[in-house]
Amino acid sequence: MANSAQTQELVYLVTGGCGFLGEHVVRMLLQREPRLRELRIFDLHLGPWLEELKTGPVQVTAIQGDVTQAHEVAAAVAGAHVVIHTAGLVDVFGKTSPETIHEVNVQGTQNVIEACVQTGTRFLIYTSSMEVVGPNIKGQPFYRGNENTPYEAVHRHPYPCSKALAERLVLEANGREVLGGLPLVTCALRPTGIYGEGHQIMKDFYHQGLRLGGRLFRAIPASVEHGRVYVGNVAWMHVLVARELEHRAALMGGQVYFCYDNSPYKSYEDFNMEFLGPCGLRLVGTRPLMPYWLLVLLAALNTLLQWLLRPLLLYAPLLNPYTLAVANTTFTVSTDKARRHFGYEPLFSWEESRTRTIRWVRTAEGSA
Ligand SMILES: NC(=O)c1ccc[n+]([C@@H]2O[C@H](COP(=O)([O-])OP(=O)(O)OC[C@H]3O[C@@H](n4cnc5c(N)ncnc54)[C@H](O)[C@@H]3O)[C@@H](O)[C@H]2O)c1
Ligand SMILES: CC(C)[C@@H](O)CC[C@@H](C)[C@H]1CC[C@H]2[C@@H]3[C@H](O)C=C4C[C@@H](O)CC[C@]4(C)[C@H]3CC[C@]12C
Repeated sequence: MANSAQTQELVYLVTGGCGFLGEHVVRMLLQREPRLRELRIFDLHLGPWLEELKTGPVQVTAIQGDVTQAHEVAAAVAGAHVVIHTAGLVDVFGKTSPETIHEVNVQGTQNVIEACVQTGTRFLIYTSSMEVVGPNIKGQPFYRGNENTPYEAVHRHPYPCSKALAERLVLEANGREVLGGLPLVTCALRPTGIYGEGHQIMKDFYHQGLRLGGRLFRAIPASVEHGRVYVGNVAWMHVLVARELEHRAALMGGQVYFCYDNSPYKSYEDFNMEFLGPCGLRLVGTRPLMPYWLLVLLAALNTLLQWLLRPLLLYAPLLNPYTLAVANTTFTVSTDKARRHFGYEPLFSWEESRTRTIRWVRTAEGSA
Protein backbone atom coordinates (compact mmCIF):
# COMPACT_ATOMS: atom_id res chain seq x y z
CA MET A 1 0.00 0.00 0.00
CA ALA A 2 1.25 3.48 -0.82
CA ASN A 3 2.29 5.19 2.43
CA SER A 4 0.08 7.98 3.65
CA ALA A 5 3.00 10.38 3.61
CA GLN A 6 2.72 10.40 -0.16
CA THR A 7 1.55 13.71 -1.56
CA GLN A 8 -2.07 13.93 -2.61
CA GLU A 9 -1.78 14.72 -6.27
CA LEU A 10 -3.96 12.31 -8.20
CA VAL A 11 -7.34 12.94 -9.80
CA TYR A 12 -9.57 9.92 -10.30
CA LEU A 13 -12.84 9.72 -12.19
CA VAL A 14 -15.34 6.94 -11.49
CA THR A 15 -18.15 6.65 -14.01
CA GLY A 16 -21.26 4.97 -12.62
CA GLY A 17 -19.97 5.97 -9.21
CA CYS A 18 -23.44 5.94 -7.68
CA GLY A 19 -24.25 2.38 -8.71
CA PHE A 20 -24.07 -0.83 -6.70
CA LEU A 21 -20.39 -1.46 -7.54
CA GLY A 22 -19.52 2.20 -8.19
CA GLU A 23 -20.39 3.32 -4.68
CA HIS A 24 -18.11 0.65 -3.20
CA VAL A 25 -15.30 1.71 -5.56
CA VAL A 26 -15.76 5.35 -4.50
CA ARG A 27 -15.67 4.53 -0.80
CA MET A 28 -12.72 2.14 -1.24
CA LEU A 29 -10.72 4.83 -3.07
CA LEU A 30 -11.35 7.33 -0.28
CA GLN A 31 -10.25 4.78 2.29
CA ARG A 32 -7.29 3.22 0.51
CA GLU A 33 -5.79 5.59 -2.05
CA PRO A 34 -3.75 8.14 -0.03
CA ARG A 35 -2.49 9.89 -3.18
CA LEU A 36 -5.99 11.06 -4.07
CA ARG A 37 -6.40 14.83 -4.37
CA GLU A 38 -9.73 14.85 -6.23
CA LEU A 39 -12.34 12.13 -6.77
CA ARG A 40 -14.83 12.82 -9.52
CA ILE A 41 -18.05 10.82 -9.49
CA PHE A 42 -19.84 10.81 -12.85
CA ASP A 43 -23.31 9.32 -13.00
CA LEU A 44 -26.69 9.78 -14.65
CA HIS A 45 -28.26 9.55 -11.21
CA LEU A 46 -26.33 11.11 -8.32
CA GLY A 47 -27.00 9.68 -4.86
CA PRO A 48 -27.77 11.86 -1.81
CA TRP A 49 -25.08 9.95 0.13
CA LEU A 50 -22.42 11.82 -1.87
CA GLU A 51 -22.87 14.86 0.35
CA GLU A 52 -21.41 13.01 3.35
CA LEU A 53 -18.19 12.42 1.39
CA LYS A 54 -17.48 16.11 0.92
CA THR A 55 -16.29 16.69 4.46
CA GLY A 56 -13.00 14.80 4.10
CA PRO A 57 -9.53 15.85 2.90
CA VAL A 58 -10.16 14.67 -0.66
CA GLN A 59 -12.08 16.95 -2.99
CA VAL A 60 -15.18 14.98 -4.03
CA THR A 61 -16.74 16.32 -7.22
CA ALA A 62 -20.16 14.99 -8.13
CA ILE A 63 -20.90 15.28 -11.86
CA GLN A 64 -24.35 14.49 -13.17
CA GLY A 65 -23.79 13.33 -16.71
CA ASP A 66 -24.49 10.80 -19.44
CA VAL A 67 -21.76 8.62 -20.93
CA THR A 68 -23.62 8.65 -24.24
CA GLN A 69 -22.89 12.38 -24.46
CA ALA A 70 -19.27 12.67 -25.62
CA HIS A 71 -18.88 16.30 -24.60
CA GLU A 72 -20.07 15.58 -21.05
CA VAL A 73 -17.64 12.70 -20.77
CA ALA A 74 -14.72 14.76 -22.13
CA ALA A 75 -15.42 17.55 -19.65
CA ALA A 76 -15.45 15.07 -16.76
CA VAL A 77 -12.31 13.23 -17.90
CA ALA A 78 -10.17 16.30 -18.63
CA GLY A 79 -7.38 16.50 -16.07
CA ALA A 80 -7.97 13.07 -14.55
CA HIS A 81 -4.99 10.74 -14.09
CA VAL A 82 -7.14 7.58 -13.86
CA VAL A 83 -10.59 6.69 -15.12
CA ILE A 84 -12.49 3.75 -13.63
CA HIS A 85 -15.40 3.12 -15.98
CA THR A 86 -18.18 1.16 -14.26
CA ALA A 87 -21.18 2.99 -15.75
CA GLY A 88 -23.46 0.75 -17.72
CA LEU A 89 -26.94 -0.63 -18.19
CA VAL A 90 -27.05 -3.99 -16.44
CA ASP A 91 -30.28 -5.07 -18.02
CA VAL A 92 -31.06 -8.74 -18.60
CA PHE A 93 -34.73 -8.28 -17.78
CA GLY A 94 -35.91 -6.43 -20.87
CA LYS A 95 -36.32 -3.09 -19.10
CA THR A 96 -34.60 -1.16 -21.87
CA SER A 97 -34.25 -1.62 -25.61
CA PRO A 98 -31.25 -3.37 -27.20
CA GLU A 99 -30.43 -0.07 -28.88
CA THR A 100 -30.26 1.74 -25.56
CA ILE A 101 -28.10 -0.99 -24.02
CA HIS A 102 -25.71 -0.69 -26.95
CA GLU A 103 -25.72 3.10 -26.83
CA VAL A 104 -24.82 3.20 -23.13
CA ASN A 105 -22.53 0.21 -22.83
CA VAL A 106 -20.71 0.41 -26.16
CA GLN A 107 -20.95 3.98 -27.41
CA GLY A 108 -20.61 5.22 -23.85
CA THR A 109 -17.39 3.25 -23.47
CA GLN A 110 -16.11 4.55 -26.80
CA ASN A 111 -16.81 8.08 -25.56
CA VAL A 112 -14.75 7.39 -22.42
CA ILE A 113 -11.85 6.05 -24.50
CA GLU A 114 -11.89 9.02 -26.87
CA ALA A 115 -12.08 11.42 -23.93
CA CYS A 116 -8.93 9.84 -22.45
CA VAL A 117 -7.12 10.16 -25.79
CA GLN A 118 -8.22 13.73 -26.43
CA THR A 119 -7.55 15.07 -22.92
CA GLY A 120 -4.40 13.12 -22.05
CA THR A 121 -5.65 10.69 -19.39
CA ARG A 122 -3.35 7.68 -19.50
CA PHE A 123 -4.95 5.01 -17.33
CA LEU A 124 -8.36 3.45 -17.99
CA ILE A 125 -9.85 0.53 -16.03
CA TYR A 126 -13.06 -0.94 -17.45
CA THR A 127 -15.59 -2.98 -15.50
CA SER A 128 -16.37 -5.77 -17.90
CA SER A 129 -18.21 -8.96 -16.93
CA MET A 130 -17.99 -12.73 -16.84
CA GLU A 131 -20.72 -12.63 -19.46
CA VAL A 132 -18.22 -11.48 -22.04
CA VAL A 133 -17.17 -15.14 -21.90
CA GLY A 134 -20.38 -16.95 -21.06
CA PRO A 135 -22.59 -18.76 -20.61
CA ASN A 136 -22.79 -18.94 -24.40
CA ILE A 137 -25.90 -19.47 -26.49
CA LYS A 138 -25.25 -23.22 -26.49
CA GLY A 139 -25.45 -23.34 -22.69
CA GLN A 140 -22.01 -24.88 -22.44
CA PRO A 141 -20.68 -24.95 -18.87
CA PHE A 142 -17.56 -23.01 -17.88
CA TYR A 143 -16.28 -24.99 -14.93
CA ARG A 144 -13.60 -23.33 -12.79
CA GLY A 145 -12.07 -21.78 -15.87
CA ASN A 146 -9.53 -18.96 -16.11
CA GLU A 147 -8.63 -16.13 -18.46
CA ASN A 148 -6.98 -18.60 -20.87
CA THR A 149 -9.56 -21.39 -20.81
CA PRO A 150 -10.79 -22.11 -24.35
CA TYR A 151 -14.53 -21.40 -24.57
CA GLU A 152 -16.80 -20.52 -27.48
CA ALA A 153 -17.94 -17.05 -26.40
CA VAL A 154 -20.98 -16.69 -28.66
CA HIS A 155 -23.80 -14.41 -27.52
CA ARG A 156 -27.14 -13.20 -28.79
CA HIS A 157 -28.53 -11.24 -25.83
CA PRO A 158 -27.98 -7.46 -26.02
CA TYR A 159 -26.30 -7.21 -22.61
CA PRO A 160 -23.45 -9.73 -23.04
CA CYS A 161 -23.01 -8.56 -26.64
CA SER A 162 -22.59 -4.98 -25.45
CA LYS A 163 -20.13 -5.95 -22.71
CA ALA A 164 -18.05 -8.01 -25.13
CA LEU A 165 -17.92 -5.18 -27.67
CA ALA A 166 -17.05 -2.59 -25.03
CA GLU A 167 -14.32 -4.77 -23.55
CA ARG A 168 -12.79 -5.26 -26.97
CA LEU A 169 -12.79 -1.48 -27.58
CA VAL A 170 -11.00 -0.91 -24.27
CA LEU A 171 -8.35 -3.56 -24.85
CA GLU A 172 -7.75 -2.45 -28.44
CA ALA A 173 -7.26 1.12 -27.21
CA ASN A 174 -4.29 0.04 -25.10
CA GLY A 175 -1.18 1.76 -26.46
CA ARG A 176 -3.01 4.54 -28.31
CA GLU A 177 -1.23 7.86 -28.06
CA VAL A 178 -3.01 10.36 -25.84
CA LEU A 179 -2.66 14.14 -25.81
CA GLY A 180 0.90 14.79 -24.72
CA GLY A 181 2.33 11.89 -26.70
CA LEU A 182 2.32 9.12 -24.09
CA PRO A 183 0.48 5.80 -24.50
CA LEU A 184 -2.95 4.98 -23.06
CA VAL A 185 -2.83 1.98 -20.69
CA THR A 186 -6.06 0.03 -20.35
CA CYS A 187 -7.29 -3.15 -18.72
CA ALA A 188 -10.61 -4.85 -18.11
CA LEU A 189 -11.90 -6.56 -14.98
CA ARG A 190 -14.47 -9.35 -15.31
CA PRO A 191 -16.53 -9.82 -12.14
CA THR A 192 -18.70 -12.91 -11.90
CA GLY A 193 -22.04 -12.39 -10.12
CA ILE A 194 -21.39 -9.64 -7.62
CA TYR A 195 -23.15 -9.75 -4.26
CA GLY A 196 -23.08 -7.59 -1.16
CA GLU A 197 -24.48 -4.41 0.29
CA GLY A 198 -26.66 -2.71 -2.30
CA HIS A 199 -27.33 -5.77 -4.52
CA GLN A 200 -30.84 -5.07 -5.78
CA ILE A 201 -31.50 -8.60 -7.07
CA MET A 202 -30.73 -10.04 -3.64
CA LYS A 203 -33.21 -7.59 -2.19
CA ASP A 204 -35.78 -8.64 -4.81
CA PHE A 205 -35.38 -12.30 -3.83
CA TYR A 206 -35.71 -11.39 -0.18
CA HIS A 207 -38.93 -9.47 -0.73
CA GLN A 208 -40.24 -12.28 -2.95
CA GLY A 209 -39.60 -14.72 -0.11
CA LEU A 210 -41.37 -12.49 2.40
CA ARG A 211 -44.38 -12.33 0.09
CA LEU A 212 -44.38 -16.16 -0.13
CA GLY A 213 -44.54 -16.65 3.62
CA GLY A 214 -40.82 -16.86 4.23
CA ARG A 215 -40.22 -19.42 1.47
CA LEU A 216 -38.43 -19.54 -1.84
CA PHE A 217 -38.91 -22.50 -4.18
CA ARG A 218 -35.95 -24.21 -5.79
CA ALA A 219 -36.01 -23.90 -9.56
CA ILE A 220 -32.40 -24.79 -10.44
CA PRO A 221 -30.50 -28.01 -9.60
CA ALA A 222 -28.07 -27.58 -6.69
CA SER A 223 -25.36 -29.08 -8.92
CA VAL A 224 -25.28 -26.00 -11.20
CA GLU A 225 -22.32 -23.98 -9.87
CA HIS A 226 -22.30 -20.19 -10.13
CA GLY A 227 -19.31 -17.97 -9.51
CA ARG A 228 -20.03 -15.12 -7.11
CA VAL A 229 -17.74 -12.41 -5.76
CA TYR A 230 -18.18 -9.95 -2.90
CA VAL A 231 -18.60 -6.33 -4.00
CA GLY A 232 -15.94 -5.12 -1.57
CA ASN A 233 -13.35 -7.40 -3.16
CA VAL A 234 -14.36 -6.28 -6.64
CA ALA A 235 -13.95 -2.67 -5.53
CA TRP A 236 -10.58 -3.49 -3.97
CA MET A 237 -9.40 -5.09 -7.21
CA HIS A 238 -10.35 -1.93 -9.12
CA VAL A 239 -8.40 0.25 -6.66
CA LEU A 240 -5.37 -2.04 -6.80
CA VAL A 241 -5.32 -2.21 -10.59
CA ALA A 242 -5.54 1.59 -10.77
CA ARG A 243 -2.58 1.87 -8.41
CA GLU A 244 -0.39 -0.74 -10.14
CA LEU A 245 -1.22 0.02 -13.77
CA GLU A 246 1.34 2.80 -14.14
CA HIS A 247 4.47 0.92 -13.19
CA ARG A 248 3.34 -2.47 -14.48
CA ALA A 249 1.99 -1.13 -17.78
CA ALA A 250 3.98 -3.55 -19.91
CA LEU A 251 2.54 -6.55 -18.05
CA MET A 252 -1.00 -5.34 -17.29
CA GLY A 253 -1.78 -3.12 -20.27
CA GLY A 254 -4.40 -4.66 -22.56
CA GLN A 255 -5.09 -7.52 -20.12
CA VAL A 256 -8.33 -8.93 -18.71
CA TYR A 257 -8.70 -10.22 -15.16
CA PHE A 258 -11.53 -12.20 -13.64
CA CYS A 259 -12.62 -10.80 -10.29
CA TYR A 260 -12.58 -13.53 -7.69
CA ASP A 261 -12.36 -14.18 -3.96
CA ASN A 262 -13.00 -17.07 -1.57
CA SER A 263 -16.78 -17.09 -1.94
CA PRO A 264 -17.93 -20.73 -2.22
CA TYR A 265 -19.04 -22.36 -5.44
CA LYS A 266 -22.80 -23.01 -5.17
CA SER A 267 -25.92 -22.80 -7.26
CA TYR A 268 -27.27 -19.27 -7.55
CA GLU A 269 -30.19 -20.06 -5.28
CA ASP A 270 -28.17 -21.94 -2.63
CA PHE A 271 -25.62 -19.14 -2.57
CA ASN A 272 -28.34 -16.55 -2.02
CA MET A 273 -29.64 -18.63 0.87
CA GLU A 274 -26.32 -18.09 2.68
CA PHE A 275 -27.71 -14.63 3.34
CA LEU A 276 -31.48 -15.07 3.07
CA GLY A 277 -31.53 -18.10 5.38
CA PRO A 278 -30.15 -16.19 8.40
CA CYS A 279 -32.75 -13.53 7.56
CA GLY A 280 -35.58 -16.03 8.05
CA LEU A 281 -36.22 -17.42 4.57
CA ARG A 282 -36.29 -21.13 3.66
CA LEU A 283 -35.53 -22.68 0.26
CA VAL A 284 -38.15 -25.36 -0.35
CA GLY A 285 -37.02 -28.51 -2.20
CA THR A 286 -33.75 -30.37 -2.44
CA ARG A 287 -34.44 -30.68 -6.18
CA PRO A 288 -36.25 -28.31 -8.57
CA LEU A 289 -39.93 -28.32 -7.72
CA MET A 290 -41.04 -28.17 -11.32
CA PRO A 291 -39.75 -29.72 -14.54
CA TYR A 292 -37.38 -27.62 -16.62
CA TRP A 293 -39.75 -27.58 -19.59
CA LEU A 294 -42.37 -25.88 -17.40
CA LEU A 295 -39.84 -23.23 -16.36
CA VAL A 296 -39.04 -22.68 -20.05
CA LEU A 297 -42.75 -22.27 -20.73
CA LEU A 298 -43.22 -19.82 -17.85
CA ALA A 299 -40.16 -17.83 -18.95
CA ALA A 300 -41.56 -17.60 -22.48
CA LEU A 301 -44.92 -16.55 -21.04
CA ASN A 302 -43.19 -13.78 -19.11
CA THR A 303 -41.63 -12.55 -22.33
CA LEU A 304 -45.04 -12.53 -24.04
CA LEU A 305 -46.61 -10.71 -21.09
CA GLN A 306 -43.81 -8.15 -21.07
CA TRP A 307 -44.46 -7.47 -24.75
CA LEU A 308 -48.25 -7.25 -24.36
CA LEU A 309 -48.12 -5.03 -21.28
CA ARG A 310 -45.36 -2.72 -22.53
CA PRO A 311 -47.79 -0.01 -23.76
CA LEU A 312 -49.31 0.08 -20.27
CA LEU A 313 -46.54 -0.77 -17.80
CA LEU A 314 -43.06 -2.25 -17.45
CA TYR A 315 -43.40 -5.92 -16.54
CA ALA A 316 -39.85 -7.24 -15.92
CA PRO A 317 -39.84 -10.38 -13.75
CA LEU A 318 -36.66 -12.18 -12.72
CA LEU A 319 -37.61 -15.23 -14.81
CA ASN A 320 -37.17 -14.91 -18.56
CA PRO A 321 -35.55 -17.20 -21.15
CA TYR A 322 -32.16 -15.55 -20.75
CA THR A 323 -32.02 -15.46 -16.97
CA LEU A 324 -33.24 -19.06 -16.82
CA ALA A 325 -30.51 -20.16 -19.22
CA VAL A 326 -27.82 -18.31 -17.27
CA ALA A 327 -29.07 -19.58 -13.93
CA ASN A 328 -29.15 -23.11 -15.26
CA THR A 329 -25.61 -23.16 -16.66
CA THR A 330 -22.50 -23.73 -14.58
CA PHE A 331 -20.13 -20.80 -14.76
CA THR A 332 -17.31 -20.63 -12.22
CA VAL A 333 -13.78 -19.29 -12.35
CA SER A 334 -10.61 -20.47 -10.68
CA THR A 335 -7.64 -18.23 -11.38
CA ASP A 336 -4.81 -16.34 -9.73
CA LYS A 337 -3.88 -14.07 -12.64
CA ALA A 338 -4.70 -10.94 -10.64
CA ARG A 339 -2.45 -12.12 -7.80
CA ARG A 340 0.38 -12.97 -10.16
CA HIS A 341 0.15 -9.72 -12.14
CA PHE A 342 -0.50 -7.14 -9.45
CA GLY A 343 -0.50 -8.87 -6.08
CA TYR A 344 -4.27 -9.00 -5.59
CA GLU A 345 -5.54 -10.84 -2.53
CA PRO A 346 -9.17 -10.55 -1.44
CA LEU A 347 -9.55 -7.83 1.18
CA PHE A 348 -12.61 -9.49 2.70
CA SER A 349 -12.77 -13.15 3.69
CA TRP A 350 -15.82 -15.23 2.84
CA GLU A 351 -16.95 -15.00 6.47
CA GLU A 352 -16.66 -11.19 6.50
CA SER A 353 -18.37 -10.89 3.10
CA ARG A 354 -21.22 -13.10 4.32
CA THR A 355 -21.61 -11.24 7.61
CA ARG A 356 -21.66 -7.85 5.93
CA THR A 357 -24.21 -8.99 3.37
CA ILE A 358 -26.49 -10.56 5.98
CA ARG A 359 -26.32 -7.36 8.01
CA TRP A 360 -27.32 -5.37 4.95
CA VAL A 361 -30.22 -7.67 4.01
CA ARG A 362 -31.52 -7.33 7.55
CA THR A 363 -31.56 -3.54 7.20
CA ALA A 364 -33.27 -3.96 3.85
CA GLU A 365 -36.06 -5.77 5.74
CA GLY A 366 -37.23 -2.41 6.94
CA SER A 367 -37.56 -1.23 3.35
CA ALA A 368 -39.71 -4.19 2.30
N1 LIG B 1 -23.83 -6.58 -10.71
C1 LIG B 1 -23.10 -7.59 -11.16
O1 LIG B 1 -23.29 -8.75 -10.76
C2 LIG B 1 -22.04 -7.33 -12.19
C3 LIG B 1 -21.22 -8.39 -12.54
C4 LIG B 1 -20.23 -8.17 -13.51
C5 LIG B 1 -20.05 -6.92 -14.06
N2 LIG B 1 -20.86 -5.91 -13.70
C6 LIG B 1 -20.64 -4.60 -14.33
O2 LIG B 1 -20.34 -3.66 -13.30
C7 LIG B 1 -20.79 -2.36 -13.67
C8 LIG B 1 -21.66 -1.79 -12.58
O3 LIG B 1 -22.73 -2.69 -12.40
P1 LIG B 1 -23.74 -2.52 -11.18
O4 LIG B 1 -24.22 -3.88 -10.81
O5 LIG B 1 -23.11 -1.65 -10.15
O6 LIG B 1 -24.95 -1.74 -11.89
P2 LIG B 1 -25.77 -0.49 -11.38
O7 LIG B 1 -26.92 -0.36 -12.32
O8 LIG B 1 -26.03 -0.56 -9.92
O9 LIG B 1 -24.76 0.73 -11.61
C9 LIG B 1 -24.54 1.28 -12.88
C10 LIG B 1 -24.41 2.78 -12.72
O10 LIG B 1 -24.21 3.36 -14.00
C11 LIG B 1 -25.04 4.50 -14.12
N3 LIG B 1 -25.39 4.74 -15.52
C12 LIG B 1 -26.23 4.01 -16.29
N4 LIG B 1 -26.34 4.57 -17.50
C13 LIG B 1 -25.56 5.70 -17.49
C14 LIG B 1 -25.27 6.71 -18.43
N5 LIG B 1 -25.83 6.71 -19.65
N6 LIG B 1 -24.42 7.70 -18.08
C15 LIG B 1 -23.88 7.72 -16.84
N7 LIG B 1 -24.11 6.80 -15.89
C16 LIG B 1 -24.94 5.80 -16.23
C17 LIG B 1 -26.28 4.17 -13.30
O11 LIG B 1 -26.96 5.37 -12.92
C18 LIG B 1 -25.68 3.40 -12.13
O12 LIG B 1 -25.37 4.27 -11.06
C19 LIG B 1 -21.53 -2.54 -15.01
O13 LIG B 1 -20.68 -2.15 -16.07
C20 LIG B 1 -21.81 -4.04 -15.08
O14 LIG B 1 -21.87 -4.50 -16.41
C21 LIG B 1 -21.86 -6.06 -12.78
C1 LIG C 1 -36.10 -17.36 -11.51
C2 LIG C 1 -34.99 -18.35 -11.21
C3 LIG C 1 -34.66 -19.17 -12.47
C4 LIG C 1 -33.75 -17.63 -10.67
O1 LIG C 1 -32.80 -18.58 -10.25
C5 LIG C 1 -33.15 -16.68 -11.73
C6 LIG C 1 -31.85 -16.07 -11.24
C7 LIG C 1 -31.35 -14.98 -12.22
C8 LIG C 1 -32.21 -13.72 -12.08
C9 LIG C 1 -29.85 -14.74 -11.97
C10 LIG C 1 -29.04 -16.04 -12.14
C11 LIG C 1 -27.65 -15.63 -12.62
C12 LIG C 1 -27.65 -14.11 -12.56
C13 LIG C 1 -26.65 -13.35 -13.42
C14 LIG C 1 -25.19 -13.73 -13.05
O2 LIG C 1 -25.02 -13.63 -11.64
C15 LIG C 1 -24.21 -12.82 -13.69
C16 LIG C 1 -24.52 -11.62 -14.22
C17 LIG C 1 -23.46 -10.85 -14.92
C18 LIG C 1 -23.47 -9.35 -14.59
O3 LIG C 1 -22.65 -8.66 -15.51
C19 LIG C 1 -24.84 -8.76 -14.61
C20 LIG C 1 -25.84 -9.57 -13.78
C21 LIG C 1 -25.90 -11.06 -14.21
C22 LIG C 1 -26.43 -11.14 -15.63
C23 LIG C 1 -26.82 -11.82 -13.22
C24 LIG C 1 -28.29 -11.40 -13.38
C25 LIG C 1 -29.28 -12.26 -12.58
C26 LIG C 1 -29.12 -13.75 -12.90
C27 LIG C 1 -29.46 -14.02 -14.35
